[in-house]
Amino acid sequence: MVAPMKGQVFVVTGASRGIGRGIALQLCKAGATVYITGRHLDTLRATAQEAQSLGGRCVPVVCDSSQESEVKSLFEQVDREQKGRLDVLVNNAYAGVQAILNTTNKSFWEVPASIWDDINNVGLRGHYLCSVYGARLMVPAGKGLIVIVSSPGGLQHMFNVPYGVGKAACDRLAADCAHELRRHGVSYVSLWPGLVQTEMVKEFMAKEDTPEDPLFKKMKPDFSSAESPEMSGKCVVALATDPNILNLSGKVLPSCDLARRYGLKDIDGRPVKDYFSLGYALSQVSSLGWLNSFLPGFLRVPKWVVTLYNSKF
Ligand SMILES: NC(=O)c1ccc[n+]([C@@H]2O[C@H](COP(=O)([O-])OP(=O)(O)OC[C@H]3O[C@@H](n4cnc5c(N)ncnc54)[C@H](O)[C@@H]3O)[C@@H](O)[C@H]2O)c1
Repeated sequence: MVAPMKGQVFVVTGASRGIGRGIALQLCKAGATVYITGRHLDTLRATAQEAQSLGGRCVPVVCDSSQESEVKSLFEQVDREQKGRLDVLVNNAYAGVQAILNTTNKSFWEVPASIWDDINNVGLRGHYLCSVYGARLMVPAGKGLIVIVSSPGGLQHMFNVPYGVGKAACDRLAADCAHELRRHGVSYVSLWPGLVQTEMVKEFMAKEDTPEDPLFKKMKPDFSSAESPEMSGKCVVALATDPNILNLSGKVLPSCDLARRYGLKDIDGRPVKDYFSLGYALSQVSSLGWLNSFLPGFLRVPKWVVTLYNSKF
């Protein structure tokens, strides 16, 4: 079996379930040594066991991303056990999904202000903490890659205000860290998965009282063709093995673009839904969605149009 990541050391935060778990599975399958984090050892151990059955080595580490002391101790452990080696850090931990699902269709002033911390304490501040301690291992080595798991919510309003602000900040974190890391040979990119069939999203879509929920109605047409959590893992493997990764540093990388760039398919052989296709874009912003079935898939919205559409000036 081919193991392109054998000997490489990864940290994936928040990997007991969801996208982090999918990334850990794909990395172990590619032969890597993967440190996975979360708050509960039992669920981490279950993921580690499954990941390791595919290949590589998976080390579960209890680490709450909101606690700097725990983040510091995680990277000290990697430093000690791997003799200073850290090839790739994936900033994925997220504590906000339930808060988002509980407050759909509410405006920001109608929900407790503490939702800001529910969403961004782990999902933004935690990523900054990990980036600081991760970079301290990568910079002396003169190489490395940091991937932050963000979302198209970084582009315009999605779900709620703290979500979109947090995602825009994740994208900016990648860009600004990349600026300072470039001269040290270290890359930092922002990964935008599409809608992903994680355990929590599946559970939400399967609930009996959900069909009346506006978020359910919005996600329903895309749910059956949504990405598997492992698809993000395939993207990370492709990025980690790209010899020209520094050229992409600082950029936002949608999974559908990476699928085209690296010729990736989802784990069951499905193509990755292209949410930059002209047909899909029309279906989201106007009543012209019916055109989707007539437009060829290769017609895409150019990124400069996306940039203009979201212009701040
Ligand atoms: N699910 C989607 O459709 C989707 C789409 C695009 C982007 N994303 C983004 O992907 C990221 C992961 O989302 P997900 O859907 O997999 O979420 P999830 O809730 O399914 O998984 C989050 C993971 O983070 C861990 N975690 C929670 N609090 C933690 C803490 N304090 N310290 C360490 N780990 C902690 C959880 O245990 C879990 O393993 C988020 O940034 C999300 O916005 C998700």
